[in-house]
Amino acid sequence: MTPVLSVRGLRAYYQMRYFGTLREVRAVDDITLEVRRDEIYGLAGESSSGKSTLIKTVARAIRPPLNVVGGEVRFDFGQGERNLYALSAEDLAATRWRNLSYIMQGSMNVLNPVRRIRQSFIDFALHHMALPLPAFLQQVEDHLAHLSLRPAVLDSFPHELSGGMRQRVTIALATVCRPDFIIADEPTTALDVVVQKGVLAMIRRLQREMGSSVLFVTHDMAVHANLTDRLGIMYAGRLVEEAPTRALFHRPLHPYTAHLIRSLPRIGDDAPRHGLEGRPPSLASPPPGCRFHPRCPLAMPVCREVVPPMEELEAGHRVACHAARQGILP
Ligand SMILES: Nc1ncnc2c1ncn2[C@@H]1O[C@H](COP(=O)(O)OP(=O)(O)OP(=O)(O)O)[C@@H](O)[C@H]1O
Repeated sequence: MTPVLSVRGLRAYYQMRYFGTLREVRAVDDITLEVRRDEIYGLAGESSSGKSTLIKTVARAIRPPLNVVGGEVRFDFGQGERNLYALSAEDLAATRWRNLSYIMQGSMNVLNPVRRIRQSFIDFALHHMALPLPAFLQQVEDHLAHLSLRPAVLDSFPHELSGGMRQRVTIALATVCRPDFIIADEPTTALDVVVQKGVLAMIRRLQREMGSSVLFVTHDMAVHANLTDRLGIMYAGRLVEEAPTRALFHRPLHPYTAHLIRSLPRIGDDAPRHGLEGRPPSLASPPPGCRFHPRCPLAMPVCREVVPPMEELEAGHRVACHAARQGILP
């Protein structure tokens, strides 16, 4: 079955000119991945690893100084694969919300603070539904009720709702057109754990019911363990490992993934947790070879010189690591 999203060799750099000299931040550097129909694909990695830049690029929601300098983003919503960056402005606008929808980090970015919630639904979704206004509003109310939200929220202003409620409303807004593909950028990071659990359950239920695909970004590995079907790990602008989530937690092949998993708290385990030495590299001048080598406990001379290729070492399990290629596990 063809994937819904195919990202091939994607490079997206922040390009800034100072007095005629180009400074580039290589935030997304040669990433290849696919997201299938009816799956939740998670993207993990510490702060500044390029997760947000990747999904902005995948959604074609970029503006200078961020530019795509190589590779492709292709979507197949059932009518054949199309290069997202080759779409006309009209085709892109028609695709948004209906086929491709985006749940952002802060719900206030999408809900207009000075208008009632109803107006945000009308502004964003009405013209994609090809319905007269009363039928559209009925459909919105049905969708809210299905998500256990009272229709009265439509009369509220965003500031009158709690953070968790606002995020639920944002998710309702992003899914009212039943999109094929949903991009979610840290949608629950600002919420407390109990509210977070409810919102995650809501995303999971919607995804299952609609059979859509979700690209879900968070640095929180515990969320990935509970929500995602497959997981990609980013480090310093590159994808370093990808596998079904269960396999990845059970047997990580990359030392950076092993570190992320080991740093998760476990009930009854009082052993002290050790952080990694050093910091992630500057993406304006990343180290040669494997970008993780300055912090890697398994680093070998080859790691300092040669970029490890992303290879499928086990069925459905890809990793970019010289040690893993030699059978050395973290
Ligand atoms: N507007 C910008 N101009 C220049 N560099 C930027 C800009 N936005 C982000 N960057 C840089 O791009 C790199 C990747 O950032 P990005 O926000 O994609 O990472 P992230 O993994 O999503 O981090 P976080 O979890 O903190 O959001 C970082 O080095 C960051 O400093």
